[in-house]
Amino acid sequence: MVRVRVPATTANFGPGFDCIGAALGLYNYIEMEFWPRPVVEVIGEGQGELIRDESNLVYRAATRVLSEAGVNKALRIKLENNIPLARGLGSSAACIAGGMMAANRLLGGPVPFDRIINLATEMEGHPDNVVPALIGGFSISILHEGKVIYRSFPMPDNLRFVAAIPRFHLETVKARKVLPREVPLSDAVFNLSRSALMVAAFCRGDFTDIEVFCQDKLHQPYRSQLIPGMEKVIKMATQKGALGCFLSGAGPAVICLAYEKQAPILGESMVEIFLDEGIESEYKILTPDGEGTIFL
Ligand SMILES: Nc1ncnc2c1ncn2[C@@H]1O[C@H](COP(=O)(O)OP(=O)(O)OP(=O)(O)O)[C@@H](O)[C@H]1O
Ligand SMILES: N[C@@H](CCO)C(=O)O
Repeated sequence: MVRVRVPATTANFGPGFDCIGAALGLYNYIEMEFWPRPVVEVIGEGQGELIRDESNLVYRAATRVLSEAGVNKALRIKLENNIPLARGLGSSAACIAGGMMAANRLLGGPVPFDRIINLATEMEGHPDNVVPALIGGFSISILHEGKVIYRSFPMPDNLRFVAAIPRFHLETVKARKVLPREVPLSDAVFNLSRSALMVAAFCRGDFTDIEVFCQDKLHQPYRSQLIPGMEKVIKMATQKGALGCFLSGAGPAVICLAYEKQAPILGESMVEIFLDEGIESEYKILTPDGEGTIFL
């Protein structure tokens, strides 16, 4: 039997739409073994709600790796979920990364890691969650001529991600439908300049002006119609001393970057502002994850 731990992730990281992401210290656990018939058990997030047959996302990800290796066998999969579903914290990427890594280990590791990165990106549709879910850290990734090219580096231990997580689900598919097909050149320049400076900030560990580097014009303005309070939460967190603040992935969670001491007050304020807009939420203070998917 194989057991893996796979982290939550925050994609986009402000301006890095579909290419920047980071792994967070909030984990799902997946147990997997060959079994005479398909079995899926779920504990925690999604219990009583998630599909428990071969169409479960973890099962499908595992099957993708089995078929890559030419194996056709049934699995028993047990999921212990802590990552909330469809909130912008990479729950689907965790299923795909964890399911693929567990299946590959079960087979004795025939599929090379870079092939898994490609298969996972294909299944998720973009690399910005699956890459940090697999390798940890702060990562930049692109799909170039069918191959994922990525770089990842560690984040400072004292950095905290304060995530205000609304109670409602927002499926990524729905949150992508509101995005325009084309954007003004000035908005593209706005984002690419900030993305470049964001990467420089993490490379050098120098967060001066990072509040500015967290800004975005490619997805947040369009998605705000789906997330009441999002813009106010982002504005307030920045005014209250967060290092920077952005929509996490496709939302609805909003994340601010902070140091440990400020984190609880920022979390409480974010929850209050969401509530003023009629949105119930909870906050979690998350550490950076530097390991990605690991075997236990
Ligand atoms: N543990 C799980 N087991 C099976 N399926 C899951 C699990 N977690 C998430 N999913 C599937 O993934 C869907 C959520 O994926 P979606 O991409 O919409 O959001 P997300 O990954 O949580 O957020 P984001 O991509 O914005 O970070 C769920 O509706 C469910 O179908
Ligand atoms: N880059 C993706 C992340 C969510 O899966 C998006 O914003 O749609």
